Amino acid sequence: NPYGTQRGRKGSSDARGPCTALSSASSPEMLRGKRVIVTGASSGIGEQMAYHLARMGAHVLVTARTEAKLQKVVERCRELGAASARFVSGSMEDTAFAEEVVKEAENTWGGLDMLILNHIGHSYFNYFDGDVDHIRKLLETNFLSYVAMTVTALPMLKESEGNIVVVSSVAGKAPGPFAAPYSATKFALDGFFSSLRHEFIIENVNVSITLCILGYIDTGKLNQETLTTWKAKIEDTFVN
Ligand SMILES: NC(=O)C1=CN([C@@H]2O[C@H](COP(=O)(O)OP(=O)(O)OC[C@H]3O[C@@H](n4cnc5c(N)ncnc54)[C@H](OP(=O)(O)O)[C@@H]3O)[C@@H](O)[C@H]2O)C=CC1
Ligand SMILES: C[C@H](CCC(=O)O)[C@H]1CC[C@H]2[C@@H]3C(=O)C[C@@H]4C[C@H](O)CC[C@]4(C)[C@H]3CC[C@]12C
Repeated sequence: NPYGTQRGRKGSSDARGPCTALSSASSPEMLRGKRVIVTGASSGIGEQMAYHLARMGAHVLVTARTEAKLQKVVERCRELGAASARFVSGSMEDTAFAEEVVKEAENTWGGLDMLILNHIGHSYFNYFDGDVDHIRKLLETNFLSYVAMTVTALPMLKESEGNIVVVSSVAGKAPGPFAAPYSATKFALDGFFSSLRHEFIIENVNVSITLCILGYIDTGKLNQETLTTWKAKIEDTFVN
């Protein structure tokens, strides 16, 4: 999994997946006591990142829509050794909620060291069906909420010389068929955050921005129907 990170000042670059990077990028001790928000943490990759952070003794604030799942994630984080663990539930379709999550971190911790943006809204993996409203809604969830959280968190991240981690996909670097809405939102992330990284370098802002480019990862929860449809489409079109 290619993984690039760069600080606002001329600094480090790296090549790893998000969980590997969290557990071995440097000493796990480096995350002890750090204050971290993880979005989309009720399942899949976000949930696992929360557990990695907990094992390393970080303070974690997890968010997603499903309160019952978040409660379990928080309990598990505490068992694994998190310095503290809490959740805020709500939908990232609404940028006001995105800002609320960051404010919760500010009110609780008085600062923030790492913002991990990972959530995605539901999409389909098939021929583009012409539904413009779906794209608008998906951009709100997968892109605009990431921007809103970054804007709200930036004063705290500048203060702590912290980190922004943006979870993206191969679909956000190399477009393929049957993923037009999803792919568009992931390309938007690259355009925005890679441009912002340049600005941080110019202005000596010491906040790193890491874009994680992931290939397919079976998280167990995967929407099999979605993946089966996508694979069948690829085979029908390019193999048969
Ligand atoms: N798994 C894979 O193969 C790959 C994943 N990725 C990327 O990794 C990241 C995580 O993916 P993965 O773990 O597979 O996905 P999951 O579907 O397992 O997790 C998505 C998370 O987002 C939350 N979520 C969904 N809709 C909303 C919403 N409207 N508002 C707030 N939260 C929401 C879900 O919780 P809830 O439903 O409770 O809200 C869940 O916690 C994504 O950015 C994805 O693009 C990239 C490439 C490959
Ligand atoms: C189906 C998953 C989202 C859950 C949902 O309910 O919508 C997708 C999340 C990540 C996707 C994969 C990905 O990002 C990498 C590939 C990109 C290609 O363009 C399409 C195939 C992918 C394996 C893609 C498949 C769907 C997801 C797993």
